[in-house]
Order: sequence, then C-alpha cells, then structure tokens
Amino acid sequence: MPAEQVLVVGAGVIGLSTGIRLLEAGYEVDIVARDWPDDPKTIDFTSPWAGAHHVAYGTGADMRLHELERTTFAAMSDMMRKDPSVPLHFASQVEYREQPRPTGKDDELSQLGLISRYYPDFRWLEPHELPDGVSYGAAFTHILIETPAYLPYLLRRYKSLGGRTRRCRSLRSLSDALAVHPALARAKLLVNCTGLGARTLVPDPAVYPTRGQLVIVRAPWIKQGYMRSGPAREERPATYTYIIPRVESGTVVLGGSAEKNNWDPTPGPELAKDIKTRCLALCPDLLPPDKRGGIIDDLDVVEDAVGLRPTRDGGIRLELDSLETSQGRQLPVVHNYGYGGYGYQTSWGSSDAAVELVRQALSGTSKL
Ligand SMILES: Cc1cc2nc3c(=O)[nH]c(=O)nc-3n(C[C@H](O)[C@H](O)[C@H](O)COP(=O)(O)OP(=O)(O)OC[C@H]3O[C@@H](n4cnc5c(N)ncnc54)[C@H](O)[C@@H]3O)c2cc1C
Repeated sequence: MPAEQVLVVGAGVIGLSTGIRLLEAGYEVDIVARDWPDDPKTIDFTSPWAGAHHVAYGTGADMRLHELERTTFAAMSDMMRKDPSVPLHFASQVEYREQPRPTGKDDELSQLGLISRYYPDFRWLEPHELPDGVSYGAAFTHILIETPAYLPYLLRRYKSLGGRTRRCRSLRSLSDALAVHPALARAKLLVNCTGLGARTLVPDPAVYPTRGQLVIVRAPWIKQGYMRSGPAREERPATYTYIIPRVESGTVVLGGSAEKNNWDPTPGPELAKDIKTRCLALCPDLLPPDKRGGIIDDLDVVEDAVGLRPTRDGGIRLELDSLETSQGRQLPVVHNYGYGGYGYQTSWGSSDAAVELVRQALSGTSKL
C-alpha cells in the first residue's frame, strides 16, 4: 500500500521534529512554511531566537508538560549517545531560588522536585553553597541545545529521510496550505505547527507572544549554565535570570525577560542593561579574564536580541480537529502549537504524541 501523505504547516522546531517522526513512522511528508532555518532571522519565526536549554518547567499543575519534557530529555540523550556530532551537549546547571522551598507534596511536585526524578547528577545545594538572598537551590546535568546549529540539523535530517519542503508566502488560512503546490491536494491530513501564526490561522485568540529579550556575549570559557529566580517585589516584577553557554560558538546567552502580549521586536537598552547587571552578579566570570572585577560595559557583547514565545492560555494545543477545504472536503487536522518558552525541551515528546493522533485519525480509531 502506498504511504499516506501528510502535510505539516510550519518549519520551526515543532514542525521539523514532527516531520521527522512522521517520516520515521512511514508517512509521506511535505512541510509548507514561510520561514525556514537557513533564512535570515525575523521576529515572526520564534525558533531561531531561543537560548536554548532543556531545563524542565513542568510542575504538578501540568503533568502532561512534565511527561513531554521527560520523553524529550530521554530522546535527546539517546541522540547524543548515537551521534556525538548532534548539536546537543550535556553540561552542568546550577539553579537558585529566592522564594522559600515548598514542603511535602508541593516540594515533590515543584519544578525542581520533578527535575530531581530524572536529570543526571541531581543534588540539592548545601546552605554554604547558596549566595546571599537565595533560599535553596540545586545542581544537575542538563542539555544545551545549540539552536543556530540544531535547526539546520533537523532540516537536514528531515530531508535525508525523504521529506519534501515547500516554501510559501504568509498563508491566510490553514486550508490555503493545500494550494501551495498541486501535489498537496492529495494530503490525507494536515498537522498545524505554526507557533504564533496559529493566532490568526486557526484562528485561536488564546495564542499570544511572551517577549523575551537576550544579550549574547562572547565568553568561551563559560561551560556551566545558571538560573536564579525571584518573586515579584514592591519595586520590580518577578525576575528570572539565566546564563546558557553555547559551546560550539563560544558565546553565552544572557536572559531573561517575559513580557506578556508585548510584540515589540526591538531590543530595549534599559532591559539589556538590567539583564547584564543581573547576569554579571550571578556569574562574575562572564567578564574576559583581563577585565575581571570590571563592570557590565566590559562584557564582550555580540548581539542584543528579541524573540516572541508562542504562549497559549490553557497551555499546549495537541489535539485532533478538522477543517473544510476549498473543495468542500473535511480534512483531519492535528494541532501542535502553543509551546511558549518550552518548545525545544518538549519537541520529541510532542512529536510522538502528534504522530499517534495522526495514526488514530487515519486508521479511523479516533473519536472525531
Ligand atoms: C528568548 C527565548 C528563549 C527561549 N528559550 C527556550 C529554551 O531554553 N528551551 C526551550 O525548550 N524553548 C525555549 N524557547 C521557546 C521556543 O523557542 C519555542 O517554544 C519554539 O521555538 C516554538 O516553535 P514552533 O515551531 O512552535 O514555532 P516557530 O518556531 O515560530 O515556527 C512556526 C513556523 O510556522 C510558520 N508559519 C507561521 N505562520 C505562518 C503563516 N501565516 N504562513 C506560513 N507559515 C507560517 C513559520 O514560518 C515557521 O516556519 C525560547 C524562546 C525565546 C523567544
């Protein structure tokens, strides 16, 4: 029997990972997208802007997120074992929390509580290891995801499995994707991996941007990641400060910020200064060796950047739906979007789940 044809819309980390898993499952796959990994970066395409690392966000309030992150950690670990050239790296991570440590079940199901279940080398920090103002913390081995190399790697892997690519202009609706090439009219199902684009394409008004500003500095001697989070205080909103080394380029990503519903694509100098100040306090060794003890202006800045996380009220949308094509045909759709600040670290778990939904829809075992 010939393979069934599936059309994926979107070529970010979610669309490419889903395309790969669909090909591995034996489907014929086309990806239609406006933006591709090798294009110059634009604000409409989130994936190239991410740090990124795998530091799970899941808590007891969202065990599905925890499961997607756990599956992805296992898949990425396996990729590194099988092919050391994959642009993923194990590295040490230190996490500090200014807020009091939860107790009992709340502690077990907290972010660090769930991380302690599967991250290698996990240990709670001793009181003498905590900087001023920090209540508790942990150290463990996490995964660095070198996004500038990882996205092109995913595209190469997708093509090497026989996946086809179709560049398009900005689509006005999901069904328009079928008209991008005559061969796509045969598609049996569409997988929607359009990130922030889902806001207008579905349309889904629950999708909105969470703006993240970054400062990228050259500091090849930094091999360990850091995160410090603090609650909102009278004088400032909640902060989370992070340092993500990119070992392949010798740069380090400094963050962060999370501004809900802010579409501004331009890095602001005040926020950049705040990020540099927080990061330098967290890791004074970010300064070049001949400038140790110096000030933020001594950092070797490569780029100020902004990305828009595709957040969705109600969380990830990973479910079966349908749409009516311009020929009046009902086409099954698997939605796979709404990944906010965790699209990389959930990517393989969510792709496996999307493929299972495709299988159910095409074998007639879904409840649609
Ligand atoms: C500053 C920052 C730091 C981050 N750090 C991390 C991290 O450490 N770990 C982590 O896991 N995640 C992190 N993220 C989040 C992660 O980057 C996103 O969750 C992820 O990139 C979302 O991927 P996506 O494929 O859903 O969307 P996108 O990457 O935006 O891809 C969407 C695709 O759909 C296409 N598309 C959309 N609309 C249309 C249209 N109308 N017509 C045609 N094509 C369309 C686009 O062209 C593109 O190909 C971070 C994000 C930011 C901004």
